[in-house]
Order: sequence, then structure tokens, then C-alpha cells
Amino acid sequence: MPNEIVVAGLTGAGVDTWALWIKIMAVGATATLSTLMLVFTVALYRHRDHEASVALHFSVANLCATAYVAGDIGVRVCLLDNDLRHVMIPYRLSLSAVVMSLASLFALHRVLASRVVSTRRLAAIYGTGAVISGLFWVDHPALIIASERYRITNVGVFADYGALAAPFYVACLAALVTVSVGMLRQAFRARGRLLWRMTMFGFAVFFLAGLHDMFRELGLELLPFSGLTMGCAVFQIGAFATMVLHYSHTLRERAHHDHQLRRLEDRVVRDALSGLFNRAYLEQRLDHLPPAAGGGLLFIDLDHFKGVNDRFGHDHGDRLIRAVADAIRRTVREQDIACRWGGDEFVVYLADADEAAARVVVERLLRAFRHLQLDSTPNLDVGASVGFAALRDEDWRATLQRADQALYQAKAEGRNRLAVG
Ligand SMILES: Nc1nc2c(ncn2[C@@H]2O[C@H](COP(=O)(O)OP(=O)(O)OP(=O)(O)O)[C@@H](O)[C@H]2O)c(=O)[nH]1
Repeated sequence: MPNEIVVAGLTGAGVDTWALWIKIMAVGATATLSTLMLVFTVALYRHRDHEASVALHFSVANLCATAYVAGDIGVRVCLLDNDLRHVMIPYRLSLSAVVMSLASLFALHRVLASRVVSTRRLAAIYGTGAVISGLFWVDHPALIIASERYRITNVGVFADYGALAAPFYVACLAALVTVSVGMLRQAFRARGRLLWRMTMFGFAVFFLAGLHDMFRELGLELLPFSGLTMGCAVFQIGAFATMVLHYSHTLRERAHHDHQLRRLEDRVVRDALSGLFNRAYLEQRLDHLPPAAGGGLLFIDLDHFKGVNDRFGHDHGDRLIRAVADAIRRTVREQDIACRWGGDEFVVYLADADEAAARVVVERLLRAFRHLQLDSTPNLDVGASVGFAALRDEDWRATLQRADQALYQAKAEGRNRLAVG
């Protein structure tokens, strides 16, 4: 009677129901982790990260481990459901998943050992795994699983093995030993790196669990439960942590790299003393203005700046230039482009501004210059002469020339004022 066999086979239906629920929750969690790891892998590929292929084989190994646990659950559900006719389906799925997991670990080991592994070689590894997995599904006494027959003992379901079972298990053991020894060597070389330590921990637990379950299948029961499910869980947690650590490390490196790049770009387009854009940058922006662009150019020249240098020294003059630049930056809008043209001269491109708007801006600028503070000396009373010219249907250089002429007119009219060209 199948029913009696099942009840006799399971050590208390209640306890096993709990175990089943825990396994179902575990498979949910590991499936989520595996999916997240795949997302990480895709992100690494998109960033052309050199570790992307490592992450890919890791992810596949973890998906297979999840499939293994899911198959194990299927076997138990069949038993609890008394559906003994279908019990071999999840059983075979489990075994296939373990073999595919081994194949991906092998691929991972190869990739870690030499970085560049040919696609053909990787295909051969996964292909061999797929062929062996396929053999589980064929009923033949010469193959790994002899037939649809199985035994139920007090620890679980065991298929009847065919002639290929013994060499198959020896080959699996050899593959596991090769992978683990190779990985442990790599971990030793990468000493001190938390990443690989965690990976190794996951592998070691996975390996020991696999060994334990193999002995169990052969009738030598060391622990009264299957170790592989637990091994898979530990392996996946370790692998997930590895991926997160690896990815955060990659992101940190990238952020640092981007920061350096921005600083370099800044150096190219900015004036070192004032922090405003430099002349070359403004020229390049003006060269690329659309033909119908409005606005105009302000040419600003500080009044009697030579006297400041002469009386207080060059350093003081430099600080004054910086303070003036800050005032300009604070006064103009985001879409305007302010640059230090050279010496004590500044040019500002005022986007979409006519003469009236320019007058308002210049008024604000001259007021800000008057109230500049340096070394806690309030109201330095800095003056500047400004020329403005609106952009017309002409080369911007002609507009700048008009602004320059207006500036000289402002100087001639008594300084600290605006003149329009
Ligand atoms: N501190 C400092 N001074 C500079 C710098 N570049 C140019 N200068 C000085 O700025 C002064 C510019 O003076 P001018 O604009 O020709 O004359 P000014 O004294 O401002 O007189 P007006 O423009 O006629 O009102 C010169 O003395 C330059 O040596 C700089 O980077 N730092």
C-alpha cells in the first residue's frame, strides 16, 4: 500500500510538513537571490565589467541549485500527496539540476583560472552536463537510473541505479574535487580578500554536503538528513554576498573614475584662478550657437585693478579676481556662460537677454562688486566698466568687438558704468 509506505517512510507527517514549508520558503528566497544575481550579471555585462563572465557562471550555478531544491520539494510533495506515479519527475529534475550546477561550477573554475576561455570550450562543458542530465530521463538498465522503480527508505526516495551510476558518481566526485581544489588554490593566491573567502566557504559547504549525500545514497548515513539542500542555501548566500561585494566594489571604482574624469574635464574648460569657464570654452560654445540665437555679450573690465596689485600685492589681486568671479557666478543665470577672458577682463554670454535685461544684470553686478568683502574687509568698493552688444545676424566676434568698443566708451565716460554698443 503506497499510503502505508509513505507514512512509514516519513518520520512523522507533522514534522515533515514543517520541513517542507521551510524548504518551500527557502526555494522562494534562493530563487529571488538567483534572479537578483542574474540582474547584477546583466548590469556587469552592460558596464563591460571584466568580471561579468565570472558572475554569469556563478548565477547559472545558483539557478541550478535553486532548481535542485525545487525538485527536492517536488519529491516530498509527491510523497505527502501519495502521488507516487509522478515522483520520478521532480527526482530526475533534481539530479539534472545538480549536474548542470556542477557544469557551471566547472565553467566558473575555468574562467577564473584563465580569464579568456573560448566559447567552444564553455559550450563543451555545458553540453556534456546537458547530455548527462538527459541520460537521467531515459529508462534503460545500462544508464544511470535503471527504470521508473525506486525505493522509499526512512530518509527519502532513492531510484534504482543502472550500470552507469557508479562511474557517473565517480566522475561527479572527480569534477567536484577538481573544481574545489582549483578554487581553493585561487582563494589562497587572492589571500585576504573577503570576496574569495566567502566564495570558498560556499564551495566547501557545497562540496561537503554533496559528499555527504553521495555516501547517503550509497547507504552510509552520517547525518539523518540530506545535506545538499543546506549546502545549496549556504553556497547561494555566500555567492550572493560575493556578487554584492563585487558589484559595490565595481561601483565604487567607477564613481572614483567618473570623479577623476569630471575633474580632468573641468580643468580643460575652466580658468584655474577664478573657477569660471575659460576663454577657449566660451569661444567654442559661441561657435556652436544656433543661427537664430538671441541674447548678447557683456564685456567687463575692472577699474584701476593695476592699482590694487601695486598697493596690496599680486596675491591680494588674485583673491579679488576670485571674489569678482564668485559675484558674477552668483548673479548670472544657469543658461548664461560666464568666462574669464584674461587678466581683469570677463565676458558673459547672456542668453535671451535684450538691452533692458542687460541693464538689470549689470546694475546687480556693479552693486555686488561694490559690496565685495575680502579678508573680512567689508565694502571694497570695486568698480567695473561694462560694454554690452546684442547678438545680431553676424559673427559673434563682431558682436564682441562692439561690446569691447562700448566698454572703452564706458571707461571714457568716467568708469563704473554700462555702455551699449
Ligand atoms: N593679481 C593679478 N593681476 C593680474 C592678473 N592678470 C593680469 N593682472 C594685472 O591686471 C592689471 C590689468 O590692468 P589694466 O586693466 O590694464 O588697467 P587697470 O588698472 O584695471 O585700469 P583700467 O582698466 O583702465 O581701469 C595689470 O596690472 C596686470 O598685471 C592676474 O591673474 N592676477
